[in-house]
Amino acid sequence: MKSNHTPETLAFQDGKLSLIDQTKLPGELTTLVCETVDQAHDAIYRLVVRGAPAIGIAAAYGVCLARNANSSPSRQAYLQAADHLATSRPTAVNLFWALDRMKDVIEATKDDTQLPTALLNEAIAIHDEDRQMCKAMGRHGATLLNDCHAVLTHCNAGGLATSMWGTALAPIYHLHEQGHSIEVFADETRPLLQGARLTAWELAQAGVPVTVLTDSMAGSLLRSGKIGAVIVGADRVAANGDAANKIGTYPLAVLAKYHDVPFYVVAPSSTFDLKLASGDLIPIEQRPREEVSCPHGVTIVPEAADVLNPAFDVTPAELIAAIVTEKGIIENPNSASVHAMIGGPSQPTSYVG
Ligand SMILES: CSC[C@H]1O[C@H](OP(=O)(O)O)[C@H](O)[C@@H]1O
Repeated sequence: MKSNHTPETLAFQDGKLSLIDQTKLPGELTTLVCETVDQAHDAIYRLVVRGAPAIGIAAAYGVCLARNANSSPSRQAYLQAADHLATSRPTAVNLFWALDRMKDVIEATKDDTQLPTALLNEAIAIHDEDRQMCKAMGRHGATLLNDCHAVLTHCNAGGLATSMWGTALAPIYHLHEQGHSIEVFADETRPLLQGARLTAWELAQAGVPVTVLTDSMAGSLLRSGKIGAVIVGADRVAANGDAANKIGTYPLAVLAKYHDVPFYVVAPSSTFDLKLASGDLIPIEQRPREEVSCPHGVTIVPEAADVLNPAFDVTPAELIAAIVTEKGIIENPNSASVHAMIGGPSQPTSYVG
């Protein structure tokens, strides 16, 4: 895929981490620069950078920022940086997968003076591997959509959620580049509107036809017969194929099943947590009340009312037609097919936040 399909979501240069500030899109394309571990932690928590793979890459570079506090930080300082970054958000396993890799490098690097270079090289490797994984998911996912001219997606699982190109949107970019006519219907995705603000923005930038709908419209759109497939990302996939993704994904899967529309999840192997037997064990982030009750500073819920704001829900494997990974496609995901594709001793430590 052409490199200009989506902007580089993040970059690390001269000891600083630069992030597209996704809280400002679509109105402003601005960059937020992090020079400290705390600033990186805050950027992940506030969703300046978000999306499971992008969070992992940002956290890996975030560990490297410990050097700005002390030109020769001890291994303990780097380990403390990794532990602090692990508290930023609990659901996307890529965060912990990336931090585990950074901790492994600290463990393996016996000479403290080599730590800054070894850690930066690992963060760069994580970043580069993600680019390749996104491209591979684009190729594999496109084979499922060859006869499809309209898909429905939820939240943002595009270039802004990864290094570039995305997970769920990577097949769309791949097909678009091949001249295949495909349009995307994007759920706005309340409460933080990643679909309206981010998915619509990046698809429009790439010249892919996109239509935003409110989340409540998805059922009638699926009933209309216009949608050939639902395709979404994931934040953590359990060993049996259950997938955690942005809140509102599970009801979309139920609707897709009812209307006999294939429901696809696209996720790299770095998003699988084989230590969790099922999606019931995936920690679901609970976010602040204000994101629902007072969007953009406008109070829409009376103080006396309580508010629910889980950031994710879990879609059971039996509602998922296939999980597209960089290694290939897991049809009808279950414990056996997931292990066959993803299994192997070097799996991320499971984190139940
Ligand atoms: C390619 S992972 C994208 C995934 O992450 C999003 O959550 P958030 O915006 O809160 O980081 C959403 O679940 C997307 O599907």
